[in-house]
This record gives sequence, C-alpha cells and structure tokens, in this order.
Amino acid sequence: MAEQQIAKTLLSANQLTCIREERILFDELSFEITAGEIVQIEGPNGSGKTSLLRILAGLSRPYAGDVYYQGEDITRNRDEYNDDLLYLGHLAGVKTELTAEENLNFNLRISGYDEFDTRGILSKVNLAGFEEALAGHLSAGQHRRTALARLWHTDCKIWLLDEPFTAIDKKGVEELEHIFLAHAKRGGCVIMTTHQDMGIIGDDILRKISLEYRFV
Ligand SMILES: Nc1ncnc2c1ncn2[C@@H]1O[C@H](COP(=O)(O)OP(=O)(O)OP(=O)(O)O)[C@@H](O)[C@H]1O
Repeated sequence: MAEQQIAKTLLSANQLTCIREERILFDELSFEITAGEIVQIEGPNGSGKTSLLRILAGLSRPYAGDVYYQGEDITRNRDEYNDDLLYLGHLAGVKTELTAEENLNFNLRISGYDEFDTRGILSKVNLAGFEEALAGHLSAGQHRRTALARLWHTDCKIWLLDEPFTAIDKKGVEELEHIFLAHAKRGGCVIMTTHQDMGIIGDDILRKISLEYRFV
C-alpha cells in the first residue's frame, strides 16, 4: 500500500520558501501531486502563484526547500524532468515574426518531436485558415491558442500552465478543460494558475493550493 502511494506521486514540494524584494511570498510550503490530479494554484495578485510555478518548473530557485520529481531532486535529474515537463508561461513563447504554423513546428521540434500533423493540430485549436498568419497579427486569443496547441501533441506528464485561459473564449476554455481531464486520465497531472472559474472541472475534481497575499 505504502509503495503504491509512493509510485503514484509525481511531484513533491518540500518546505518551499520564496522571498521576493524582502517579502516572504510563502514559507515552508509542502505538498505532493499524484498522477491524475488537476491542481489550481490560487491567490490574489502578487501572492506568488507564478513564482511557485516557476520554482516547480526549476526555472527559479526557492530561498529554501526542494522539489522532487518521482522521488528525485529536480536539480539532480534535470534532463529526465525536462523531458517530462511542459511549461507554458503567461508570455507563452510565441514568436510574433513567425506564422502560427511555423511557431508550432518550431516548438514541437525543439521538444524533440519530428512527426506531427501541424495543420490538424491547429484546426483542433480553431486556427484552421490562420496557419500562415503571422503570430504578431493574430488576436490575443488566437495568439494564446498558438501556444496552447502544444498540449495537443505531447508525451510530457507534468503540465505547468500559467494562466492558460487568458484571452480564451468560453468554448475554448471548455476544450481546454476536456484536454486537461484526458491528460489526467492518462496518468499525467496539470498544475495551473488561473483566476477563472471552470465549468466542467468542478470542485469535486479540482484540487486547490491557496496562497495568501502577505505583507512584509
Ligand atoms: N524575479 C523577481 N524579482 C523581484 N520580484 C519579483 C520577481 N518575480 C516576482 N516578483 C514579485 O513577487 C511578487 C509575486 O509575483 P508573482 O508573479 O509570483 O505573483 P502572482 O500571484 O502570480 O500574481 P498575478 O495574479 O498578478 O499574476 C510580486 O510582488 C512580484 O513583483
């Protein structure tokens, strides 16, 4: 039983403390995330949600504490962790001077994939007809969809998503919720920040990690 529990844990945060500009955002924060979970990091503006997500992704170091992926410190198994990690920041890494299609091709190739149906994926995120449009000329929601398209072609188990619903319309939010559920069902996990309520992923499914705004 104990072994089963350990095997299912994907990500562990151990006593994380984060300090920015002499303000403690959170301290000694610990939690475990298991395969199949969809987790929302919630809290007011400036409470440290993005900072926590970046620490979980290994993009910044905590003041104290560690992050473990499948029981190993992510600073020691960096390559294995990166292979299993899909991080989408709120700027989302879309290059404005490339087309939607070129952006997706580029992002999938640097993630190590060489066979994929770019146009098919773009049509799933409602960008059919916009494949050759420069990302800089797309609407805010279409720009965001260009970044999110990667979720439709990935083997990564850990999805860390900063405000994935920003600028996305109601139907698009529902489509994203479905893909999150499918990913969780396959044994992955989704950890996201969002201020938006979801319609399909209800409180019975969603796990919340709450941060509070702390004064100095
Ligand atoms: N690299 C940094 N250097 C200095 N201060 C930072 C840095 N990153 C974040 N901060 C500060 O830490 C605080 C928390 O920022 P963070 O982006 O994590 O909050 P958030 O909860 O994601 O906010 P929001 O809901 O507005 O996106 C802010 O006051 C921010 O100015």
